[in-house]
Amino acid sequence: MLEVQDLRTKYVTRFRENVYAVDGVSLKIKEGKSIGIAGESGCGKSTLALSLMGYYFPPLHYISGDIIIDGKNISKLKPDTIRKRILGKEIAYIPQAAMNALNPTQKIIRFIEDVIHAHHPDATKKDIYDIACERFEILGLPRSVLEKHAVELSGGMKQRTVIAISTILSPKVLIADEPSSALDVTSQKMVIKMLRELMEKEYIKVMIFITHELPLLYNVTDDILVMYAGQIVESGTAKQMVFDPLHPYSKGLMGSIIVPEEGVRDHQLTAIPGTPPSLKNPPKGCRFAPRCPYAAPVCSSMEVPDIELPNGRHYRCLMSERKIREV
Ligand SMILES: Nc1ncnc2c1ncn2[C@@H]1O[C@H](COP(=O)(O)OP(=O)(O)OP(=O)(O)O)[C@@H](O)[C@H]1O
Repeated sequence: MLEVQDLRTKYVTRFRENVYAVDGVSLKIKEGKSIGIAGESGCGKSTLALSLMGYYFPPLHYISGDIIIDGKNISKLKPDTIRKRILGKEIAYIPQAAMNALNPTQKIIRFIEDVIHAHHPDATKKDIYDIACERFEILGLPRSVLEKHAVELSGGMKQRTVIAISTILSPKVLIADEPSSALDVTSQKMVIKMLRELMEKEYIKVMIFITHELPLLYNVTDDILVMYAGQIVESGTAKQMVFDPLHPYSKGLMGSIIVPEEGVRDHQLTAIPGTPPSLKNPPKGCRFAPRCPYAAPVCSSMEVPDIELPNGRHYRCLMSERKIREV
């Protein structure tokens, strides 16, 4: 359903410096599957999300690679074509803090009219209202919300409303960037339940959930990718990634977070020492080497290949799977 091959994108700063925020990302997501993308702040998660839409405007620039949605390569389409034909319909993006971006003076139904009219200019207000009522009810949102303004809604309700608006056209791919992080625990659960329902009811076919908390993904997505310094360093099923991370960075990411759920991790380890490298001039070899407790001199000089294990897991480390398990 969604296939990304060797995608590279960069920011060009006002000082004309290049920031290589997505540097050779490949991934494949089958219909009906959800993946989580985890990694520390600044590793490129949001840039990957933006890049996946194929909608580039300065300072973000496309360098190379392919984004294929349902057999259609969108990576080289013109921005106008992307805006008119792809966004909202093929792929929808809920950015960080999206709920705060709703114009407070506009009724919720007006946002839905805008989204539907962008793709179906002839739809009548009555048609749109009926579609919105049906969708809101199925997703457990009161239809009265449609006549309200954003300021009248609680944080959790606003975020669920944003998700309902963004998916009203049933996009094939939904990217949700930290959709629950600003919310209280109860609202977080409701947001996650709603995202699951969108998948179960097949309003969306593929979901990408971005968060800096790797363990949060365990209960949310089928697979997890871990990003570090613009690259994917490991991917596997949620269970593999949470209970048996291989890459030293994924291990650190798991260990640096307290997980309240029984059996996942019941103790807190220290945060990963050091900081990620600058993406203006990424280091040669393994980008994690300067922070890796197991790094050898070769790690900083040799390009690290992506290794695929027979069970479908991928990791990017010069240590063998056996060696990793021993250290
Ligand atoms: N507009 C911009 N211009 C230049 N560099 C940028 C811009 N936006 C982000 N960057 C840089 O790109 C890199 C990736 O940033 P990005 O926001 O994608 O990371 P992230 O993993 O999503 O972080 P967070 O979890 O904090 O949102 C960082 O080095 C960041 O400083």
